[in-house]
Amino acid sequence: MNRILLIEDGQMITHALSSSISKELAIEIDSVDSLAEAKARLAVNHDYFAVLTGQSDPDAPDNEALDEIMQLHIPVVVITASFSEKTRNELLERGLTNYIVYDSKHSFSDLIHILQRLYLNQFVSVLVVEDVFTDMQFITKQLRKWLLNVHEAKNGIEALNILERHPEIKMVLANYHMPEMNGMELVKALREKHDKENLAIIGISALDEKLLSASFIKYGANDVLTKPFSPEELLCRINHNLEMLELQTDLRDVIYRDHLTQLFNRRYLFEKVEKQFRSAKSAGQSITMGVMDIDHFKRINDSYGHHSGDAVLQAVSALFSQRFPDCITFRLGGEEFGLILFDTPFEIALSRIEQFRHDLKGTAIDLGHPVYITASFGVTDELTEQLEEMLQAADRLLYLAKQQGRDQICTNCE
Ligand SMILES: Nc1nc2c(ncn2[C@@H]2O[C@H](COP(=O)(O)OP(=O)(O)OP(=O)(O)O)[C@@H](O)[C@H]2O)c(=O)[nH]1
Repeated sequence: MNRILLIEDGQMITHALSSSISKELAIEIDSVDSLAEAKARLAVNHDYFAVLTGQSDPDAPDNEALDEIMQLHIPVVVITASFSEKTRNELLERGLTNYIVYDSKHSFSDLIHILQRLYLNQFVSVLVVEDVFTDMQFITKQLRKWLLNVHEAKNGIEALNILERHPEIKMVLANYHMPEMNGMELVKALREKHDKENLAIIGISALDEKLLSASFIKYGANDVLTKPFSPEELLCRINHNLEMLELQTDLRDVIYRDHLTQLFNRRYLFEKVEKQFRSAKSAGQSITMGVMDIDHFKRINDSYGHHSGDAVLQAVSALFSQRFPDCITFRLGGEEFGLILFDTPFEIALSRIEQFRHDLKGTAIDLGHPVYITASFGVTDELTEQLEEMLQAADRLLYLAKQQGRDQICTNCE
């Protein structure tokens, strides 16, 4: 879902907001005049992930329509001109996802933040580990209102099983008191496999258990929540921790991915794959290293310009990672790429690379007109002490393939 529905009730600044929001978030916004009209639109169009309105008056004539909209489980964010405890309680009791008090220059960035979070949450899975039924209900209801995909476990053992089956889970909220395996034991078990940058853990303890909060942090939780907590507090912590994870991912991408093609870079190879290389070797697994270089790439730049050359590099990379999703694919620089296949018999690795060479040659790359390219390959499965030596061996074979006429594969078995 990728659109926002704005209910324009004439009492607020929503109209001006609409264009600013769509500019800021690159998300489409449609507007309607009333809640009743919104209800009708939502019934036929399922592209909306959020409804934004200024209409929150419990005595409004089409108040029922707002309740019916909320039954569709689409988050409703209300913009209100002022904050009071009464307004806040009324809004939350009615089940609205959030409210924005639009009274300062920060209000717009708060609103953008909320809408952006809702959009991203559609793709985020979290796990709640809690054995108290009412607490589980309270937490999961809040999280679902925020469009998070929620999994539930009643104890640590169940939680570990769910995580095994759902590696896409990004965050775990774990209560301390649980049968079979308590929250602390769960944190310890999770940190054996998942580091803080990839899986956020929020420990939950009670107000009189200050020491537990400290222990949660010591054993590797990213954060702690103390019961009882308000919906706002819960969501603030969750958002904060998800944002930290996303920042870490962005940072890793900047460091370890090639900017043009989004493939891994040389640095990733030597900092991250070296370890995997050593453990695969000691486990007796086969390892295939391949390098590929586009033939006469300079001619593409010379004939169509550097920009078109970049487009060719991107098209080749897209096909490369699409054909080898289970392997490590990387760009070594310029028009040279590489891949590593772990635990794959050499004949199979070779026939996959040969199929790729053949398909690449037959693929029309669209530069406004079709352009065809070929590539040469060096492939080896001869294990070396270091990963770098294996890469150098593949590179020598690639050089041979170029010398022998290009558009071919040279291997260490010839
Ligand atoms: N568009 C574009 N060109 C690049 C990039 N990196 C390197 N190049 C160009 O790639 C070309 C490589 O040329 P050469 O090393 O002579 O190799 P080639 O023309 O592919 O010939 P062979 O490898 O011998 O088949 C040079 O013109 C570089 O400027 C890049 O990121 N984008």
